Amino acid sequence: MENSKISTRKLNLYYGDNHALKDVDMDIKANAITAFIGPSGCGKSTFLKSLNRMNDLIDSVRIEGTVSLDGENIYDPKVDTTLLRKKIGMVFQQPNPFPMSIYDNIAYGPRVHGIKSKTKLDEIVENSLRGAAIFDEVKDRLKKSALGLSGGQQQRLCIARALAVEPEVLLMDEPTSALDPISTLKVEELMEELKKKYTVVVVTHNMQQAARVSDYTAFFLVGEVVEFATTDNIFSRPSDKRTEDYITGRFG
Ligand SMILES: Nc1ncnc2c1ncn2[C@@H]1O[C@H](COP(=O)(O)OP(=O)(O)OP(=O)(O)O)[C@@H](O)[C@H]1O
Repeated sequence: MENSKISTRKLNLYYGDNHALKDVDMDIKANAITAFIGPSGCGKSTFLKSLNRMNDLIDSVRIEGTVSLDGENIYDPKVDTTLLRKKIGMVFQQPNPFPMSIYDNIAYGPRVHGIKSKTKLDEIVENSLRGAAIFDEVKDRLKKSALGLSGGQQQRLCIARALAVEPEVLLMDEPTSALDPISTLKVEELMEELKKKYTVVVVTHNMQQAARVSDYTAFFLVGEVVEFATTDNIFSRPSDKRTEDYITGRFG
């Protein structure tokens, strides 16, 4: 596909004997939101994590096939996974701020990557918090613990933390499932804003959310991608009966 940021070809992943991803071919477009939907255990999170090699951390995992970022295979043994994960950041289901100040949460990544100047760090912290639409809420308490924030604020802080290392892609694994409806709306609005600069990929159990925010949707079923198309087509004109059954609530 023209303009794809990430492409997978014949991606197969095994957890021991469990064949969790089967021949997944996908082209994920830059500056768009791509959503993964499907019933529990169908491989959405596994696929998401394979896009920045988070599965490498699990001993039983075996992977075949390719995942390329801007045409370069990320599974090439020469790839530095720390740099890869700087380019492809991740936000998890449960907000997971570090037990330190709001400022230090954001400055952590840039410091690891060698930035020491206070002026530069101040600038990164402010820009990242602004980018995650939380700066105004926290600007007077940057030195206070991040653990004192509400769940919705913590999740936006985690998004800000991911932005602080200037990623190109943001992977989000059910980023709003632990949030109330108002915080969910804020994160969804933020995603719309983020796609102007980043490529966003989101796993969601909430089909309304996929329909509301994403440009493309992939429907997964037992490790396979049954259908991948524009969100409009998936929700209005699914071409596979199984997609139609799922989005109309007949199973899953
Ligand atoms: N760390 C792991 N070790 C072994 N098997 C795993 C691991 N993580 C996932 N699996 C298995 O891989 C398959 C796909 O799981 P995965 O979490 O990717 O599905 P999912 O679609 O994201 O599910 P959910 O919607 O419930 O989060 C399941 O059979 C699951 O049991």
